[in-house]
Amino acid sequence: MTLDLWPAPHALAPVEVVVSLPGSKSLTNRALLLASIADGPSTVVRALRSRDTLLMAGALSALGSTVDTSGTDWAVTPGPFTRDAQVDCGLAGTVMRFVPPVAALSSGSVSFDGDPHMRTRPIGEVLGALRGLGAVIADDGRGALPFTVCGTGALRGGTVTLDASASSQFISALLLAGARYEQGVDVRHVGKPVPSLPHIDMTVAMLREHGVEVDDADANRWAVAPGTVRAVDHVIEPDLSNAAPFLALAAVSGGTVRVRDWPAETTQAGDALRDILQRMGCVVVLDAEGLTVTGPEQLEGIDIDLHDVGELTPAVAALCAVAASPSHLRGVGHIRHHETDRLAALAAELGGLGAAVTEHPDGLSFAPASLHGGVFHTYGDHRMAHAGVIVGAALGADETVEVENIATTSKTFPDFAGFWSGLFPSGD
Ligand SMILES: O=C(O)C1=C[C@@H](OP(=O)(O)O)[C@@H](O)[C@H](O)C1
Ligand SMILES: C=C(OP(=O)(O)O)C(=O)O
Repeated sequence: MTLDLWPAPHALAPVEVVVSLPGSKSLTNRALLLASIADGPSTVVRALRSRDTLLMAGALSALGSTVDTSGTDWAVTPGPFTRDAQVDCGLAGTVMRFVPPVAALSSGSVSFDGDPHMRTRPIGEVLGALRGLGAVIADDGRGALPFTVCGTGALRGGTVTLDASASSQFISALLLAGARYEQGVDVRHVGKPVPSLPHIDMTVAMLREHGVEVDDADANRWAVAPGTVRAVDHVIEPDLSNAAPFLALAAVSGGTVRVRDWPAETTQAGDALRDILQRMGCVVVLDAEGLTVTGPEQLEGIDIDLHDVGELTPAVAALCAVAASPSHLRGVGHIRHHETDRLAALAAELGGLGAAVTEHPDGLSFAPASLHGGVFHTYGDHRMAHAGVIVGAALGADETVEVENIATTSKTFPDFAGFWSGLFPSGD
């Protein structure tokens, strides 16, 4: 089989750029979903146009909403949800987890499937919870895609207990639709700690913006009162997690990268990059101009628990691989269930470029090493591609990282390769 390889540009001099980044996947997909169960039409302003968000728009349209994705701002007119439908989840966790609880409100039968790897990503706890709330779901008992939500036009709702230690999206999914259930929803988590809690905070904050009453006063319990989801226009912030490779470019080149429109306050997990990069030796300034990161002469390693911000692991791991002192990334066993087993993939691919990386059950550790060029496989994972281009930028002119299937970045970023190449002086 011929591999589709893309030579990552080198940062042979400090990179000095100002960038405006596309919108947040997590905010866009929540906004679209809430708009489609709201009490009137609304607009998602500066929606992210990427594979995951177009899949979400497609899913909600299949259910019966009208989602106009032709412009920069996407207009959504809610339901009615009366038809049988097929939903393609692609590789989007937010589509596979967030849409079935809405499909349970439909009077049609809604079948779900996705990319081959999506059939291995966990969803069983959500299906079990929905059944506990009154839904009828047909599946083959594996707790995975494909399955069909056999809607009856309404759902009882009530109290449900599940184990969300594999993904915070299990909780967000039930909360997002919960106000439309007859009794609302009272979700309790039992098990190891829930990862990615900032994403649940994002869900709760957005529900409240829609006038939904949410009680999250106690740990591991979230209660959504039954009621109307008010139509609200959301303005989508830039995707702060996708800012990681761009800010990393400053870190590895000793240059300065500014991301415009970085929000002063946000629920996005990617905001943690400010602290992470500072701890690795960068100078980080957040002001009215945006977030400005200046890389150090020597990048330091970091010892950090990324449980809350697991999706930053690939980019941070790439930085650790080229850092001048040891690193330990902890608390991210759950990212083995992301677009690929990210711990195994990062250990294999960074190790293949010469990184002194050790894989642990819940993380990665690194010793300083001199890296070389080579093929960097991405396993259909946009953030693996980000890790590859970061190392590629850090290498000298005679060593090149060839990133396999760079187009996989389209999951959350339109034309990433073109945008990334444009940051380097022509000729590289
Ligand atoms: O709710 C969301 O928008 C997300 C939650 C997180 O998922 P996990 O809790 O599965 O890590 C995150 O990693 C993912 O990229 C987006
Ligand atoms: C885990 C991620 O995606 P998903 O929404 O598909 O879970 C991610 O984008 O890092």
